[in-house]
Formats: sequence, structure tokens, C-alpha cells
Amino acid sequence: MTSGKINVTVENIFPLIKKFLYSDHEIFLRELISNATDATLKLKHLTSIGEAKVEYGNPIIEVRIDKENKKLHIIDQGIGMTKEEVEKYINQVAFSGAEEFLEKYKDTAKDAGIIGHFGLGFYSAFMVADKVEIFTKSYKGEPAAHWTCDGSPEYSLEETEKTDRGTEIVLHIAEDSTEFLEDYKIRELLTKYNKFMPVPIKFGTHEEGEGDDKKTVDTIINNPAPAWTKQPADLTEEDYKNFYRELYPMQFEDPLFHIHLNVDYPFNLTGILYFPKLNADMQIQKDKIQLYQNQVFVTDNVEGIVPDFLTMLKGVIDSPDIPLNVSRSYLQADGNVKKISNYITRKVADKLKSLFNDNRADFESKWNDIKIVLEYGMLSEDKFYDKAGAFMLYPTVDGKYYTLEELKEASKELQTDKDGNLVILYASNKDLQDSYIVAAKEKGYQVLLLDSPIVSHLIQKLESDNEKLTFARVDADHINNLIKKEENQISKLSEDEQKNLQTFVENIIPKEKYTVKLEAMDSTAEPFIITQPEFMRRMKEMSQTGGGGMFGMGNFPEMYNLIINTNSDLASDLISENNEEVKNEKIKQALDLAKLSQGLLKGEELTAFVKRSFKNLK
Ligand SMILES: Nc1ncnc2c1ncn2[C@@H]1O[C@H](COP(=O)(O)OP(=O)(O)OP(=O)(O)O)[C@@H](O)[C@H]1O
Repeated sequence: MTSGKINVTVENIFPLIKKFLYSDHEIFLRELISNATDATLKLKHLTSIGEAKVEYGNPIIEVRIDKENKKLHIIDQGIGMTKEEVEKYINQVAFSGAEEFLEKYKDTAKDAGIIGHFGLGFYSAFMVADKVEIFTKSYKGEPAAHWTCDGSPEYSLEETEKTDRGTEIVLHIAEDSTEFLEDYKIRELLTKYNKFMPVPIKFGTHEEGEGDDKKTVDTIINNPAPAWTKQPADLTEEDYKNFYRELYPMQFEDPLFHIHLNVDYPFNLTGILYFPKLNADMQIQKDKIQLYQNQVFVTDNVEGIVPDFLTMLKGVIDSPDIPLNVSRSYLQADGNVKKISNYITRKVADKLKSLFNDNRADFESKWNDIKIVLEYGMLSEDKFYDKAGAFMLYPTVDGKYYTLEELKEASKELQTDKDGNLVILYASNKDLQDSYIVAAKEKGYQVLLLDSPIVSHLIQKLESDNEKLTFARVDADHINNLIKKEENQISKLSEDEQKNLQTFVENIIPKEKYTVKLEAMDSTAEPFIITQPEFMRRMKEMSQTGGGGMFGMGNFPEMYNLIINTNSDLASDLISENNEEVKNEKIKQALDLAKLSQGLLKGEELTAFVKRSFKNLK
């Protein structure tokens, strides 16, 4: 037997390991199972190239709890280690790895979040155990070795009687970590971190079959060949759906579609992303994209790796090239990570384009569920914006879907104003803006339905990128002014009459809210119309939804125009009405009707209006 002292330069490394990794003790299991997996895959490789002259067979990794003796065993059938290798890999290499980790992060480790991303390796076992043993037999056939360390820098290493190949790690679980002797806890960790690891992991047994056929079989916790590791050509639609359910067992809704990622140059990355049906209320999503490194779960915080707008998607990304052992801020500056993010953006755009081209009707039917993600993508990723023109849709209030180019084509004849600007009309709420929509449709105009919360930002961007293209909400002005044409309507009222009427109305309505404007319109158009100027409203919306818009605009009061159609019968009527009281009543009634059209008549005002209207019926 040899015994020795691990070469310590950081004093008392074990208490340090325990202390610094306090919040993430559970990763020890992931680390040990990763080592067991590596050892197994190494053997597979060596046998496949004829280097190891042993039968590879069907190796598994077993996790076993010995509650009575407070031990946790992790057993593999991999390459194992000779005594010299234990000396080298465990006492020197692994230790220096752990030591380096602590050296580097002892000051920053407390800011949680980064910790889980470090492979502390073998020594993370000391986060939960006060004594660790290794029994290991190398495939090379040399005598087995037994290493023991009780958490002080002293260890012992001797030959032992193990006959089967591989490594067994025995953790003597510490008093404060006995939760790791509970079945449920270990199962939970295995499911969280090892669900898709490439070597079968056994944890306990269960009964299978009925009656005489009943037998005890190993319980395998993982799926060693998850869908993303396969070729798209080998997978059916159903396979993708099944994998979605496997990833998110609590999710009952099918995804809308998937994107299989597969790249090996200039970095390695595989994965499957799913577009979920988004909840209308956009509640915080519990099921997030999961990041794996060679089938080992790392995190479901993919910020910085996946472009922001795609964090609403679900699925998995697996890459050995993502530098996991570094902090978030470093990650964002890393060139490789930026490339990965760009690749994903491009892949998603390509997929959307092919979905659009292959089955437009189906794509349109999914539009409502995906538009938010795409709109957000257009606003936040230039690379996506550049590609999105090919599949971005603009639905009309009647359920017709145009691309921007198609829309320009369909509306340029009627909707180009006298200055040559193409004016795209839109509504944000079909019900509330119905009277304005009707007025626009009577002129043969197209009216889009753009109802996402960030749409004001999007149209702002479209306007600045498309020359001579403007957007106006249907209630931004009266219909003749929304798209100004050459012809000027003549007013039936004289200048004096107009002035009189304006002053009279201004005295009755709240001036701080409405600006009164007299316009000569068709005599059949409504006499009183309330509009909300596009620019002010859009800036206000933009500053309310953040990023852009005029600073502080969000707190401005709503401002409206009250347009009086001087060619309407009511206008003439009001001019000739001599009874002030009757005139007053008529103006109030007309204003209320205009408010009603805009959805602005509520509460006490509505009650008063209803009362007055009934009285007038008499
Ligand atoms: N179950 C095992 N079977 C065979 N060798 C092992 C086993 N566990 C650990 N080793 C050896 O010990 C070394 C150190 O392990 P450790 O987990 O500390 O670091 P690592 O796996 O190299 O890196 P990482 O920090 O990513 O975990 C391994 O590289 C391997 O050679």
C-alpha cells in the first residue's frame, strides 16, 4: 500500500470545495456520471480501433444507494484505471483541476449562476461526502486499485481484489447531505442531468410482465439515443412530437413545428428547436430550451447563446464547443458563441421560409401563434430582419395574408397619396375600430389587422426602411385625410359660419382633450368624428412598450381630434339653430355618438347618454 499527501497549495481544499459550491452541491452526481460515461465511451473507441482486446458488450452505469451504510455507489464498466493511473489522474490531474478552479473563482464564486457551469470534476464528490473510495480495474488487465481519501489531503492507494473491469466510486455521504441517500432525490437528479446521456444508467429495478411472465428488470433512467443525435432523414413527424413530450412531460400541447439543427463546421452543434403555441398572455414559460454538452444537461438558461427573440422557443441545443466554464459576460463576448447565435437565427429564418413556400395555407393558419416571435426577431436581429421579408405576413381584417411586397402591389393603385406615398392602413382592434374600418373599406382600401403589442415599433422600422411607405391606423384621421388625394372638397359653410360653429363647440367640450377641426367632407360621411393622430399615438405606444419612441411620452395624456364635417346636414342644422339649449344638446349628443364609435364612451358619460337618448325618443 502507498499513502501520500496530495500536493496542496490551496490550504484545505475540501472545506473550500464545500463552501464555495454550497448552492450547487447536486452537480457532483452529474460530474461522476460524466466521468463514468467518458470511461465507457473511451473503451468503446479503443475496442473499435482494436487497441483494447476486450469485449465491449453492452455496458451500463449503475447508481446504487446503500442507505444503511450511508453510501452512494457509482459503478461503470469503462476503461478503469491502473494504480499508476489513479496516482496520475486522480492525485495530480484531477486535483490540480479542482485547485485551479478554486484559485480562480474563490472571490466570485458566490455570485451564483456561474457555478453550475463548471466541471469541477471528480473532487466535487467532496461536496457531499466526507470520505470517497475508488475501486478500479483497468481494461489492461493489471491488478485492481483501491484509493481512499477522507477529505484531508492524505490519501491511501493499494491493490485490491476487484475482478470485473471498470470503476466503482463509493461516496460516504456526509451528515449534512443525507438527502442524497433518498431514492426520490437521486432519481430527480438523474432525470434532470442525465436524461439523455449516451450510456444507459441503471437506478434500481422494477417488475415487468404478468403472472408467470413476471420478471425483475433494470430500471434505465435515460434515453441514450435522443432524437437530436439522429439524422433528420431517420425521423418522422411523430418522432419529433414524441421527443417533445419526452423533453417536457408536463406539456400537453403539440408544438407547431420543429427545426433540426446540425452543423459541424466551424463549430459543432446539434439540436431540435420547437415553435410552441404561445399563450396569449405570454406568461413566463417554465419549459425552456435546454443546453447540453455531449448529451449532458448543463442549463436551461440559454441567454446569450440563443438570440433573445428565440428564447420563447423550446427544445434542445447540444454543443461541445460552447465554453461552459466561463462567466456569462465572457460568453456574450465570445466569438464562437456569437457565431452559434447567428447560425441559429439563419436556420430559423430558412425553416420559416421553406414552411411558407411549401405550404402557405398551413403557414398562414399558424401565423397568429408565431407572429410575436417573428416581429420581435425583426426588431432585434438585423440578420433575421433581412431574411424575414420572404415570409413575414401582414393579415387584413378579412383574414387575407399578404407579404409586404404583395401588399404594396395590392394597394398601390388606390392608396398612393398626392405626394406619391403609399399609405398602409391598419386597425389594432377590429371591434373597437369598426366604424373606421367600414369607412376605409367603402373606399376600396385594404385594412390590415396588426394587433401585437410591439407593432408600433415594427411599423416605425418598416417606414424607415421602405421609401415612400407610411402606416396609419384607421382612426388616425378622417378617411379623406388618411390618404390625401388631389381634389379639394368645397365647404357648404362660409368662413364666418365655420368660425362660429368652431367657437360654439369648443365652449362645450373639454378643450384639454379634444382639438376641434372643421373639414369639408362628403355630405354622407359622419358629422362628428373622433380621431387620434398617428404620430403621437405611436410614440406613446412605443415608449410604453419600451425601447424607442419619444422619451417620457408614455405618461402623456391621450389627445384626440374632433372633426366636424362642415358638409353634413347636422352642421347646417347647428348653424341655423337659434335655440341655444337645443343646440347645446345636439352637440353633446353628436359628440357622444362620435365617442361611442371610438369606444370612448364609458361609465357616467354612457349612463347620461343613454338617458338623454331615451328622452329624445319621446
Ligand atoms: N470512472 C472513471 N473511470 C476511469 N477514469 C476516470 C474515472 N473518473 C475519473 N477518471 C480519470 O480521472 C481524471 C480526472 O477526472 P475529473 O473528473 O476530475 O476531470 P475530467 O473528467 O478530466 O474533467 P472535468 O473537469 O470536465 O470533469 C479523468 O480525466 C479520468 O482520466
